[in-house]
Amino acid sequence: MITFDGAAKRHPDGTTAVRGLDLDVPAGQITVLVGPSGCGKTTILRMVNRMVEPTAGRVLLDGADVSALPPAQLRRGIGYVIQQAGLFPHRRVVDNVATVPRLLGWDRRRARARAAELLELVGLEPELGRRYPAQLSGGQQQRVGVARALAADPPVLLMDEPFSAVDPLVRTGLQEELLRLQSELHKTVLFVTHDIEEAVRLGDRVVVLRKHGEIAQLADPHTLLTRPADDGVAAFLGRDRGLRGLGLRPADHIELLPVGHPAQHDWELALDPDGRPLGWRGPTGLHPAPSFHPGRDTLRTALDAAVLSPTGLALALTPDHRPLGLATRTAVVTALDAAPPQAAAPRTVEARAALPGAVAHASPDGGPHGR
Ligand SMILES: Nc1ncnc2c1ncn2[C@@H]1O[C@H](COP(=O)(O)OP(=O)(O)OP(=O)(O)O)[C@@H](O)[C@H]1O
Repeated sequence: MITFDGAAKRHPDGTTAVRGLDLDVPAGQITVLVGPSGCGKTTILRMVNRMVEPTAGRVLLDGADVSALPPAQLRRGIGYVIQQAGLFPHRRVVDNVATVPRLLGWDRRRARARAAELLELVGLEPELGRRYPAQLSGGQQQRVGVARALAADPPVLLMDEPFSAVDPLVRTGLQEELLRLQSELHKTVLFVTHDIEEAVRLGDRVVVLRKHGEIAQLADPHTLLTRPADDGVAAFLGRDRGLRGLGLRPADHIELLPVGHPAQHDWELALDPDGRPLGWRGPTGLHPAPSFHPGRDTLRTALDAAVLSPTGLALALTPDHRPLGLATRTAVVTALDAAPPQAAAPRTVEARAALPGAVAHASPDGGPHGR
């Protein structure tokens, strides 16, 4: 656990970067610091590895004051990932990743073997290890940055806007990858971003900061989106936070209508010989049937499917892509109240896979609902 105990930073020119932060960062979780530019996020992060020394208060790592540890020793237990990866341009990728193991005195062979293992862990082809950083895409470079930070298997990972220099699609992929890694590695992660979308996606807990590193709210993503502490936090979260909240809840507990229900009106669900949907057949021909997987997708995906469907009905599918039932838009939104608060959306690939496939809510009266 990382503890900020009244940690403050005042620069010699009189600028107060952080006024006095009290915060516990629990072990094994992702804690995200989010807030406007200049609110002190990077300063807070760097107080942990002593790249910034507090001018008042303390930072403790598992109860030990970091100021008592020699920086080099401290940093061996702390991975650090920054924007644009910060790789050494003249070293091959594999040697970039092997940097810390080499510093720890490992021989070249063992360090390279470890580097190869890590490149695989972050989803990079082994051949890329022979290239130089400039020969990789931005997203690949970020993966190398993560691999390098993980090389010595540090319990703590500091990540400072690590994905902000890549395009949105690559960024989503990297976020997924981080969640997958975290589900295996359970590091204590302190992650800085100015992007609230990224914060609610990645954080087990999100710390919304305002000027001088003051905490405006500390909450899990769902609570943050549904119950912002004040108007300032609500404004920072943006206008469509309700919709984004749908994106944090699993698409289960939706009351489904059976296929063939009168709500389909003149539309018929066309199936292939294997019983998999081909689309909605209506007066104007065959149209796509937007669908969702109850155990895998979020309520936002289900609502999107219902909005885009020519019938206004989202098609719920079993894990093997067979029709399970139909969800009206109202049923999707109603499920937001039905979903228990602890049933956060599946946040990792593994968690998704582990969830039962067809878990739509069955009504107690055995009515026309999915099973
Ligand atoms: N060396 C310095 N001397 C004076 N002021 C500084 C110094 N370094 C940072 N600051 C100020 O401290 C405040 C916090 O900076 P910090 O980099 O922690 O903010 P941030 O939230 O990470 O910002 P951003 O999102 O823009 O990266 C800012 O007002 C900044 O101008």
